Amino acid sequence: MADDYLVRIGKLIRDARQHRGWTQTQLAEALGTSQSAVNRIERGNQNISLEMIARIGEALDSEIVSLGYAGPMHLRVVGGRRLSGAIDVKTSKNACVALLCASLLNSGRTTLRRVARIEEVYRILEVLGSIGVRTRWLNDDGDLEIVPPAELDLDAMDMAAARRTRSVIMFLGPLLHRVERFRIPYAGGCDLGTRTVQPHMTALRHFGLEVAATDGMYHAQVDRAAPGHPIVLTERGDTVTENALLAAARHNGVTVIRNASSNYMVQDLCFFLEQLGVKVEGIGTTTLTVHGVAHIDRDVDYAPSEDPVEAMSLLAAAVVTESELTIRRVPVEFLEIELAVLDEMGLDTERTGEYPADNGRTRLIDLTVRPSKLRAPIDKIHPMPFPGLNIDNVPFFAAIAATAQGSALIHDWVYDNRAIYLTDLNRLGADVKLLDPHRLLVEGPTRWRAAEMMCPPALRPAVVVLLAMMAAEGTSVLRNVYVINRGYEDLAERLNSVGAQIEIFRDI
Ligand SMILES: CC(=O)N[C@H]1[C@@H](OP(=O)(O)OP(=O)(O)OC[C@H]2O[C@@H](n3ccc(=O)[nH]c3=O)[C@H](O)[C@@H]2O)O[C@H](CO)[C@@H](O)[C@@H]1O
Ligand SMILES: C=C(OP(=O)(O)O)C(=O)O
Repeated sequence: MADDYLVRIGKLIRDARQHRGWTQTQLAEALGTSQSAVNRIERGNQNISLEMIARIGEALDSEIVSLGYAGPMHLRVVGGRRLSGAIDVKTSKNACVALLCASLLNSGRTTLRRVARIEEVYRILEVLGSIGVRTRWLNDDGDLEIVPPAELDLDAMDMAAARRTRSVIMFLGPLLHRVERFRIPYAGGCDLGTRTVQPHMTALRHFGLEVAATDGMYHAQVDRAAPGHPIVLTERGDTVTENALLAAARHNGVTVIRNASSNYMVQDLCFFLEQLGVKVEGIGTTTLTVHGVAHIDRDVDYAPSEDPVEAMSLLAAAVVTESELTIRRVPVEFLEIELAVLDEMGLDTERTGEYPADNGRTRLIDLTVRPSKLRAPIDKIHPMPFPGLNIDNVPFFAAIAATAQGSALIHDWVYDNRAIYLTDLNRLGADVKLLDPHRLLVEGPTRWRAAEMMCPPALRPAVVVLLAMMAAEGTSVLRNVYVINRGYEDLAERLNSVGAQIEIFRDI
């Protein structure tokens, strides 16, 4: 954990230095130290005293950390700038959190490559750390080592961290093989309205898990059992499929899971389970047959694949800013419907041939997006479980439709409370009408205008607002962007690297 804090403090120092417009050498001179020491500090590779933090704060005229309270992060966006060049897609939040939970299946050392450094991952690392799992960043590339203890200290669980993420629900599957009683807090995450956990309970009951929900906690009790017949999931959800897989992985026998999600994070989890020695048949389909093993004790090394939702976000950034941008490492299989719809809307794109991701399985391409005259899609935009249009990609179509000629209907049937946040685009000049809690009518094209606003409390709508700000001439401010940092690593800096002008600031 100490390493984690050093990295975060290092990033704050780097942000403050860049904001001041200083080089590392200039900061080093002001501190009477070397450029290489500043470099190490900014990368989180050097222990740093409180006195040094105070001196850096003084030199940069910016309080780097305020003890006991880290002020929220905000973005100041100078919009109307074209993007250009190329940008890489990072690994996915959703696979990384599933794999972190899956590491609890293994008594050996798990190494995950190029893990996204995002708040959602940090929360799960905090929870893992609190129950005795040793985690360590190996380098600046995001390679992460996870070593579990012989016994987990579940009573010591960091409930505050656990409560901030929904992903902690995926502790249920692995933990039911390790202990007979435990508790985890109600699942958190984005404020998207009610999100059921019932399908998880129904699926895991086959393994003997009973859960009572009281006082904000799930109290789990395990009387281990073998699923006598195929488990039919009541929803084709991603995390519920993962939970069933995690439980099946250490059930010494064959488990059949029907109505399984075959989405990208589920596939990454299946590939990882195979490395743990668990055979999974039917990967990429809705019936998974898992040949579990009672004990897993292996040193494994796995590289999760790139995030299709981040790829979609970057693509949308290029569209709304009318830019030519190359997005590298796009997991194309998980973006096919989106690309087909955009093709129909008139988007000019060019794709390279396919090449494998580091997991050796997922197919990637580089995608160049060019400025295009878009027309609204004839049919409604609506998500479906994979291989449909990705549920998390729907909000990006609101921003894209706002740049197109004509009116587009967006039907976000999945979440009770997400479509409404997209009406925030109206404050930036869009014409978005909420027809009912799930349907939006977007009239384009839009002449975007700058605005100052709070970040919507939902990841994808928040990024959509940021993209619209990038398109709007003038200076916009987006306040309290924790929710964006939950799912995107260094988004502002990375967009700046292709021509955006986004400044990070905090009130301390
Ligand atoms: C950590 C992680 O991986 N999170 C993803 C995962 O969350 P997760 O798998 O937790 O998603 P939920 O279980 O909350 O499902 C999302 C919503 O879809 C509804 N639903 C889902 C499937 C279905 O067949 N019928 C149905 O109605 C659910 O009731 C819920 O309202 O999947 C969501 C949907 O892809 C994504 O937005 C999240 O980014
Ligand atoms: C809704 C999302 O994630 P989570 O399941 O982490 O809330 C998302 O990634 O858009």
